[in-house]
Amino acid sequence: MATEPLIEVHDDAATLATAVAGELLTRLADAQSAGRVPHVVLTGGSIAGAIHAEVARLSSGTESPPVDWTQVALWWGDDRFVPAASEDRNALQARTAFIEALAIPAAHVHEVPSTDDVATAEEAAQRYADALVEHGADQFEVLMLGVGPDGHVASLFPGFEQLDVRDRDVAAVHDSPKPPPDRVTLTFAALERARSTWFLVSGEEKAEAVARALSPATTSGAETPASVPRGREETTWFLDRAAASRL
Ligand SMILES: O=C(O)[C@H](O)[C@@H](O)[C@H](O)[C@H](O)COP(=O)(O)O
Repeated sequence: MATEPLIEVHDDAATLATAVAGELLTRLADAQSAGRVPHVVLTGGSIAGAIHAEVARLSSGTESPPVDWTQVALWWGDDRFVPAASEDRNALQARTAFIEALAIPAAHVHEVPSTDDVATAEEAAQRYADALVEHGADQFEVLMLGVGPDGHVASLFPGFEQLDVRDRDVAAVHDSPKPPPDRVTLTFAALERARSTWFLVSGEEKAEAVARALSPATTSGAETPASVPRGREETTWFLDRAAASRL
């Protein structure tokens, strides 16, 4: 059952990042207590970077619930189809920010194939779709999504053909309006398989997209892709004051 969005507003990007990181640790610990190996979908972008740094910081302290990082599987909602060592890679950003520090086993870190692995974004998409099946990622514990000023999530951009893909979990993207141009993204078919879907948004330049995505009058996912994904048990928009300023 798709859930109605909840909205949580924090003072600024820093307090937002701390709150989301803390909530993530709680969810992972809870899932593990319930006997699940949580599959988490990470996102790229600036607020994601701040959250990842907070995950590393809070995990090294004693106040957060203990998470067994050998029993967490990581995925990405999208990545850029560039060399694995490129600073444009969302996976590299997360690896440097927390994955290496927490020694998460490589076998549980499911990066989107890069140009080092395959020749085309289409092949990367196919391989990523196969990996989802192979590793039993039929339900995500937490799906995190950044939102662009145009209302995109993952690499699902307004008006792009990938928005209509329903028969595949992963799609290649070319000519992305946000550089770099070649990308690989989960489709709405995969993004609807999360228990908890979290939108992570900071900054005034996102305020209009946030308002559009949350407006009951918005019926077109083609114009505002962020209006579409809903968690099965929970959908939460984590905003800072600036991003919430048009609500
Ligand atoms: O790879 C990407 O570019 C992202 O996954 C993308 O969907 C991002 O999350 C938003 O564009 C928000 O990014 P910012 O937080 O940097 O604005």
